[in-house]
Amino acid sequence: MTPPAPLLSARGLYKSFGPTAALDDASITIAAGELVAVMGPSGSGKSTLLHCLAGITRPDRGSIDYQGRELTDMTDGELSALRRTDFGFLFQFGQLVPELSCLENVALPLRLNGMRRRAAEAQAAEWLERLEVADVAAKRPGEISGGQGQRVGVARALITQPKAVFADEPTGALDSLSGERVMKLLTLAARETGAAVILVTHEVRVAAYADREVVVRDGRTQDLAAAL
Ligand SMILES: Nc1ncnc2c1ncn2[C@@H]1O[C@H](COP(=O)(O)OP(=O)(O)OP(=O)(O)O)[C@@H](O)[C@H]1O
Repeated sequence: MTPPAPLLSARGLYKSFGPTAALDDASITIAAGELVAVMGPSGSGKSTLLHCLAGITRPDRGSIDYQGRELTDMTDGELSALRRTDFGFLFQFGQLVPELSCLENVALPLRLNGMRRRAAEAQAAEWLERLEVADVAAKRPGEISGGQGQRVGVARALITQPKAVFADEPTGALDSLSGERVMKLLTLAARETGAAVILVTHEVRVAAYADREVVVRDGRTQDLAAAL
């Protein structure tokens, strides 16, 4: 069987913050639609790797190929356009805009891509329904629970039908039952839309939802499947 074409492929990434080498020859390849868990000790470079792959942080050295385009050669404007159209993001504390309702939060990525309010909010309502949080549509993020907030976050991350979703400890602030529910809904929705998911987590139970695990140690990656 021929392996699926890579969606995102990073080779030989180095990134230092002052004297700290956060990435020290890290490499990773993610196929379209694949769910990859990035694990490893605290401070090993997981978030830095995720941020490099997502075009948020520029590595000092190395290459990142996204569908034939070299991320490290792109301008800041090109990177931010790519993040808006092709990528979705989900973080530990949801990072919803506190002044907006949950419906407006979910509609936001479509609005930023130029869609009219009515059309964007109609889609947002469908996504809230799919993530089982239609009842919080009119509420602000401060008025809902952490688990509901993460589901709203999943809806917002997937509404643009991104090719890749970058998730950094998405269940880290939740109790295990809510975390499990969020993971189930995230994986289901990602499978339906064909999005790849790159997920940083400490939790083995969360990583169990992934197709593959990559371990980062001292800024270096070890692909468990490749090591077998
Ligand atoms: N903006 C920054 N400025 C200075 N040092 C940083 C910065 N970002 C990361 N680092 C350092 O780089 C190293 C890797 O950090 P990173 O956040 O990538 O690790 P991590 O594996 O995600 O950690 P954790 O699991 O604790 O979130 C750490 O030593 C961290 O202190």
